[in-house]
Amino acid sequence: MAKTKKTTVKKERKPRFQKIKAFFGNRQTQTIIGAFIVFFSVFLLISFISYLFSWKEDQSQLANFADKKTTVKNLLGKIGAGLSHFFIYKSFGISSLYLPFLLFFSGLLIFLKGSLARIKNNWGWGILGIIWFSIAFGFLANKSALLPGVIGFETNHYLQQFLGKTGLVLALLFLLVAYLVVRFKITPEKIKKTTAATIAANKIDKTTSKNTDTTTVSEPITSTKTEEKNNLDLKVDNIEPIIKEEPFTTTKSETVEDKELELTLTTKPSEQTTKDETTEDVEIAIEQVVEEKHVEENLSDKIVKDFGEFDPTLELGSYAFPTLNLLKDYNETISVNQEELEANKNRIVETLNNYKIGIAKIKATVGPTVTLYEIIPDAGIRISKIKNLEDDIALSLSALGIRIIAPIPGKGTIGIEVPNKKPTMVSMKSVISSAKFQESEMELPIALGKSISNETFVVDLAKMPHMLMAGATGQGKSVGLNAVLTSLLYKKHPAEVKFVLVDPKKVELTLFNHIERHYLAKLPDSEEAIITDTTKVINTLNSLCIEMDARYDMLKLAMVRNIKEYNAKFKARKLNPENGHKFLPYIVLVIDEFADLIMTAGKEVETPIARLAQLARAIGIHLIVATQRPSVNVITGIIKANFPARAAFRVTSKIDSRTILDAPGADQLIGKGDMLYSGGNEVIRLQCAFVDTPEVEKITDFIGSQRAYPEAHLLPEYVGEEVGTSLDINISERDKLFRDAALLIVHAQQGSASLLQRKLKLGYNRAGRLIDQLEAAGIVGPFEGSKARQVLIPDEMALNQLLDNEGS
Ligand SMILES: Nc1ncnc2c1ncn2[C@@H]1O[C@H](COP(=O)(O)OP(=O)(O)OP(=O)(O)O)[C@@H](O)[C@H]1O
Repeated sequence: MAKTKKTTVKKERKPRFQKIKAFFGNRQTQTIIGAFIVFFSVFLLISFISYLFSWKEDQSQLANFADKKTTVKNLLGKIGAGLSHFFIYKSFGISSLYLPFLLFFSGLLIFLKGSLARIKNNWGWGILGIIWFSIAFGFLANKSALLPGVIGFETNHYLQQFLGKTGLVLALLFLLVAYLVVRFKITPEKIKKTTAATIAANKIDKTTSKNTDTTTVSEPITSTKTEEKNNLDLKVDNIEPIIKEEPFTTTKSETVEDKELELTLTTKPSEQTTKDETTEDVEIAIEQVVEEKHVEENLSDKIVKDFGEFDPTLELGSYAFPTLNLLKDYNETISVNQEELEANKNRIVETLNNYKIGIAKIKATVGPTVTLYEIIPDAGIRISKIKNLEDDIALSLSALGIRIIAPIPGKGTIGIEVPNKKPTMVSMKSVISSAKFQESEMELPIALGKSISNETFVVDLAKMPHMLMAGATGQGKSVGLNAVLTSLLYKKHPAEVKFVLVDPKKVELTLFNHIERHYLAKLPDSEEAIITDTTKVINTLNSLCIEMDARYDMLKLAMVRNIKEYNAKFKARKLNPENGHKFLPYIVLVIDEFADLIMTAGKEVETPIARLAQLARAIGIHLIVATQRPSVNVITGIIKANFPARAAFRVTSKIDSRTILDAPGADQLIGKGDMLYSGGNEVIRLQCAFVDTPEVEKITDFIGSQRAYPEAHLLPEYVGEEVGTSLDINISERDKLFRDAALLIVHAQQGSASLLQRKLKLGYNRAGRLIDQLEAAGIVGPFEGSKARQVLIPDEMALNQLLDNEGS
């Protein structure tokens, strides 16, 4: 109903031009015109052919065209003879024979609702071809009247006057070559391929050696089963021009589409036409509506069709990923030492038997550093009993690093991990080259190492979404961080990921300076991209918070929920860069020695890190925080809660292990990259991949030597407090009780918040703020974990002096 209303309104207002447009846009009109052209082309072809045989006789009759008495020999009568005479004799000669073909295919395309562009294209090229042949015949057969036609003959004559015979031949040949190159995209390489393919095809099928080009090409395609792929590819390339030349193949596919379209369109209009003869226009209007909708829906698709999807890597299009040979081979093949296995098994069985624990079955899996013995105890044995025997088993095996997993989740067995006497190193090369890593479809794949069953362990940092790494000094943390960064370098283009590196030790991550302009992000005003200074860390973290907020705004504007959807939409050109949209690279923030940072900057780093950890997952900022000391004042509850992925290298105490993993075990590792990884619930033992400093250097040199962006990726500017006063809280903003608190602290010579809480009867937060202000004023020293802060002012007099100086 609504539709008919709409159409009547349209009908009244339709101007003349629109009426004409609507008339030709009508499918019925188009079908009739198409059919007419097809039949007319056949008419023309027959008359042309007939004219070739009867032109001499008919020519004289044409002078008396209107005379009833005159007859012509042309099969299609006077009109046939007249048209043929006009096109063949007076115009382009025998080349005009191509005209009926052009008409036929155009008519067919209109009939089947093919694309207008194709028709235009065919005519453009067709007419050029006709003119060329007509001139060429004028040159080669200028004695014949029929071959070149008047236009060919005259043009040839005219051109010869200017270019001479040789010049004309050269010009014609040049035009021929240009035509072939532009129309059929024929290049010397293609010709080479074609000849190579033909030779290959001839070899394959000796019996059809005398066939035409097309058959030699099509035959081998059917016999693909036995032949090499390479040859085939060549052949497919090879027939490309042939396909283009014959519109049959293309029109076929279009007819299928058109038929589908027609089905949806014709159902309603056809009903209407039978009901009411005057509803022809309604039919037109409906078709217009459909067409408009079609255009609207596919606007971005159209841009994608014209320009392709947005490719963020295009700016560094020539960038080459690091090659595998930059990594070192450590010849790591796990050798199963049968004797060792047997001995360990016997000892386990013996020890358990001593405690009256019978074993039904035992199975060993040899990993790179440890062997897992899986035990199925006799029925009725309590698991806790075996777990309690951990130390006894360790003693009987006289080995460090025994870990008992009772039961192994999802297996119903009890696992005893026993270190191998000769551990095998897991090289970075072996994990990077593994199919699991290479073929992974993850957003930010990280090959951490190998599991106990010697499988490469690959995790997605984007899914983690943040990782906490802990381990005592010298246990493999820095190597672990390098393994993480190396994995990303091998998988991600510089346009897709950026690193923000914080290295208070100043030496661990220096090598990554080489790839500053490829992969690193930094603050606009900083010289070095790798951050070693506490104040800069604070500014960078706050800047990342600004970036996070800005990205959330962009996501909101784009009406998507996360960076993956956002980038997909941007690539599909559905987001306009003029509205501030841009491709968003992932940002990976790596902080080494987090404890050191917390010690020196306290809350100032904790707050932005907690914010980032809580919110940044959806917008592609991921944190990797490494620390030597996983104590509770470093890894606070809020940080821990937002870092579900934890990697623990060997730590010194059970408490540390609990802090990092919420489970014991990390204290029993054997070091050198032996680690436990917890992705949320299950704890997995891994051997971290080893990547040495020279290897990292080679990789960063390889990347660094390539063309780079003009500068490192710039983070938004953050105007923080200046160096030295970063902790400074404005004097005017100080608490009213600041002076009292300062006096109290100086008298007691003990910088603790709880003292202030007790003596001044304050809440925890206010006392904490006061301590921060006292620290900023230089009255107490920095936070020192569980110890009270050092008081830097010896007595009241010195305090008064300090505060008076401050005031002036
Ligand atoms: N995955 C590994 N495989 C084999 N050996 C390793 C592995 N990881 C570390 N090692 C060995 O341990 C040494 C110390 O490693 P690394 O420098 O990573 O320790 P760290 O925990 O970072 O120490 P620190 O905290 O003092 O920097 C390395 O030089 C190497 O010999």
